[in-house]
Amino acid sequence: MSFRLQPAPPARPNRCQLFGPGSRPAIFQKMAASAADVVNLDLEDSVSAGDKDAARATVVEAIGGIDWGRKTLSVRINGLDTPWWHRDVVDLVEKAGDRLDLIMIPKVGCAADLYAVDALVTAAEKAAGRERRLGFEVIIESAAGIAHVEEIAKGSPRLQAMSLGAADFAASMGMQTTGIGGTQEQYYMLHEGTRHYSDPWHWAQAAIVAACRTHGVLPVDGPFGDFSDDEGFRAQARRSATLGMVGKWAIHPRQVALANEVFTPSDAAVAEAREILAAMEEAKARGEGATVYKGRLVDIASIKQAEVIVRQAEMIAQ
Ligand SMILES: CC(C)(COP(=O)(O)OP(=O)(O)OC[C@H]1O[C@@H](n2cnc3c(N)ncnc32)[C@H](O)[C@@H]1OP(=O)(O)O)[C@@H](O)C(=O)NCCC(=O)NCCSC(=O)C[C@H](O)C(=O)O
Ligand SMILES: [Mg+2]
Repeated sequence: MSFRLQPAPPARPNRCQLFGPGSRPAIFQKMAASAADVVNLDLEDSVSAGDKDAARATVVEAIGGIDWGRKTLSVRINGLDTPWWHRDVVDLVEKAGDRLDLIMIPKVGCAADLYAVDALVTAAEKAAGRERRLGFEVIIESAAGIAHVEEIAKGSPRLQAMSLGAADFAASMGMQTTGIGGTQEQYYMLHEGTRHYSDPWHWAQAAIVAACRTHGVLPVDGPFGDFSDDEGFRAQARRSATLGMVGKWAIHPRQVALANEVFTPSDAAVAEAREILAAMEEAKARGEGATVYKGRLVDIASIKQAEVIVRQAEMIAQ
């Protein structure tokens, strides 16, 4: 480990973030009753320009008016290039009450974007006498966002989570696709006449995970647009989990169980992790730093790997 220790991210489950348009209050109760760890009420791209003011008022009322249980409750505000975001922030801080946990800032392109929202939130919190400090989450969904991902990850002490927004990201990067996440037909290697599909989202996800892990932020995979494709969702989510992401968005309720399934360590994985820890305890008692478990090397690094899985399982069980 470097002299500078890796900070722990917020200790809360974030396996699934269920989104719903702020202009569609008929689904709010269903979102609250879902099995998602996080609910995101959206004021941004799922709300048309003419509905922005009404949606904001609806969301403000629903935050205090609905029993959201133990969920992390987040509202996605409009982007900093719009005329709506400052009113979103001020109304949420002044009128929504203390139940709101997070503000999600979309299309963040540099650390100064976070600085600007932090300054406004801080002033509004002081003016309103709000006792609970709001947290932030951001979406990396532009060329600038991914180019500046590390400075963004350390951009505000309020920052708790960072998601990859595949749709806007693809558009900003000029990618030739209208798909939101998942396999892209044209992205393959050809070997002896056979196509081997590759993952065009991989590099951005890996950059997000590294930035987040360096600065104690939760890395999250964003939307998978084709909500009729359960296996496609699972495959995307499994890649994200393997890379170190802690959860994934659901843009339809049927994706919630899929995300929870993938981002909850299986009983077998937890049992194996505990066995590795036990094997390493025995090795330590023998004065050894490495041993053999099921025919493979385990050593002190294996303890940290196993602890990741055990910690995830314990946090989810709480
Ligand atoms: C995608 C939808 C528009 C589909 O809605 P609908 O046509 O109503 O779906 P169904 O008829 O299949 O609904 C079945 C039942 O589930 C309820 N429902 C629907 N959606 C939700 C939801 N989000 N949460 C909870 N419950 C929901 C329906 O009411 C039905 O209930 P019942 O009648 O009792 O059986 C819709 O799902 C939707 O609006 N999804 C969210 C869209 C959204 O928020 N988009 C923004 C996030 S993605 C994004 O912004 C891209 C990103 O930024 C990037 O750049 O990548
Ligand atoms: Mg987007």
